[in-house]
Amino acid sequence: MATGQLATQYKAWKQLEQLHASKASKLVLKDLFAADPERFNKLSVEFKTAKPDVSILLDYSKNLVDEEVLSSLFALAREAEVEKFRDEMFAGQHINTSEDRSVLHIALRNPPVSQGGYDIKEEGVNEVQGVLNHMKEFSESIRSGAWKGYTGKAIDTVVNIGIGGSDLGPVMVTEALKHYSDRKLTLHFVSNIDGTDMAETVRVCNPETTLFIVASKTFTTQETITNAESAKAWFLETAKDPAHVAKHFVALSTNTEGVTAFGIAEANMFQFWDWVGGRYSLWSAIGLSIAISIGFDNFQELLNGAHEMDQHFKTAKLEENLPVILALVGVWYNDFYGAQTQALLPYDQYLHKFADYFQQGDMESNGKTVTKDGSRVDYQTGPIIWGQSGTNGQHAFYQLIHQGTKLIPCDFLAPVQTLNPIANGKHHEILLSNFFAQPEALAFGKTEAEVVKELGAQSSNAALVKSKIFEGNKPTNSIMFQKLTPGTLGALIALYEHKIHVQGAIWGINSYDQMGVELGKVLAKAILKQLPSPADVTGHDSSTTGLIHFYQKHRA
Ligand SMILES: O=P(O)(O)OC[C@H]1O[C@H](O)[C@@H](O)[C@@H](O)[C@@H]1O
Repeated sequence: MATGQLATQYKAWKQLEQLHASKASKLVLKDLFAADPERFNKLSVEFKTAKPDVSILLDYSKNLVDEEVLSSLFALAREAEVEKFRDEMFAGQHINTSEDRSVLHIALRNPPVSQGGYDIKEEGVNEVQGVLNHMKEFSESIRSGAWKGYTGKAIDTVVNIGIGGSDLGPVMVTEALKHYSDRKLTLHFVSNIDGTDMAETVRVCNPETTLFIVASKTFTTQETITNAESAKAWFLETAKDPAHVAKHFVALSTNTEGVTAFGIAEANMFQFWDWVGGRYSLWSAIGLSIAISIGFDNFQELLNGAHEMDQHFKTAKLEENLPVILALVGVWYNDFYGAQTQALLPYDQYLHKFADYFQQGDMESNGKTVTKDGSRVDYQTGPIIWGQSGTNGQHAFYQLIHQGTKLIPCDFLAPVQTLNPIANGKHHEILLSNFFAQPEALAFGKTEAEVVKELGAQSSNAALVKSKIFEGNKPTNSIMFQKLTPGTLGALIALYEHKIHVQGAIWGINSYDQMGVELGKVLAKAILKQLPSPADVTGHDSSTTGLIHFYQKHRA
């Protein structure tokens, strides 16, 4: 089992430090491309499946790397035993050491050996297909209108109540695959404890035709349970009889007791298991709202696409392995160039929640300061993930990427084919011309001489000339996929999941726990009890006490 060694101890890490010191200033994209006309061919790799629609090209040639840097990065992956650690995950070993759990979201996309998939001995793995069958049957009955509400009407509105991993995946995927929904059902997602979220949602719902999906792995999350209770109260205001709850509330959880205590019958519960991490759970029962939205066959395609990427990750050699390549170039900037962030920029409106989703996926996984054996790291771990869909981002924050003082590695993603070729494909060609132009501009910039030439007579204004120079040499990955199908999306998500896994392995951290979300929760619970009276407010610093007292004084 990977022990959690400090990454700085690796020979290859030291080599990379030296390489950065000796040649970072010489890694100039303009020169690297001029010196090697084959650079694109050498530094791009295609992921293909039997389905022509499900294929991904990764062009990583516009990175500040040469052969020497790349071979040291791959040496680092080998020294950190990335392959061994990957195989341990696929074998069901307890790589989530702090919680002593296996990490088996990969088994959800290829159910275990008794059902034709992986040979993993872990409680629950033999039930994966059974839950999928339940999801199929249930989602079909909602979609067909066979499932009736308490007054005999079909369901036309679905409200998923969940937060974090029990919200972000379903939100991102239902948005991304909206094209595949028949749009007969309206979907809402309530996550925030702020009563506004629930109030504004139920305002447009009819209790007779609304289904609430209570999604919570633990079924103890304060926000979700409170929201679910409020939804139930709202429902019962009209429905009156608690027996009607069974037709309007289902639960997705690992906690049968919690679900039944809430008043949802076990028959209306969709099970998953503690070896599915919250932020890796959209493939499990947590994906029920996705199956309802796009139909079970499309949900299955999503799983299949992810499985194809799992197979690629498992079998492709490191030098051709997309998740490994993305991870290694990310480590190069994060740990040797001091880059703090990583932008995800999909040129596909359907992917407008992709960066939000991987904010949790990446930052909750790799936002750690101690290695698996408890040593404090002496290097940077997970990057800040951010971004939004192109071209909107161009008109918002790209200025800073192009001409600001920070180094921001960017992943650009785009489909070859659009799902909406309106105006004879004109929109898509404009979109893609931007997708091609931005990485080019970031890489090659604009020199002073070019600006002077362009400005003509005005070039005597030196300050104006300086303001129009683009230094360039900003690194990017370009990812082109054939078309945003369910399978492609599954593969793309799995690509980034495995990237996170590889980086976590190199940094020696546990990517699969999330202790950092606990402290705030505990403090909030203690403060909640003190809110009724100023006399109860004890044990805080003057700022926190002052703020609570201010609230108590001014509340109505
Ligand atoms: O599904 P649950 O149990 O309600 O947890 C919701 C979220 O809670 C916390 O923020 C973390 O543990 C997340 O990883 C999790 O996704």
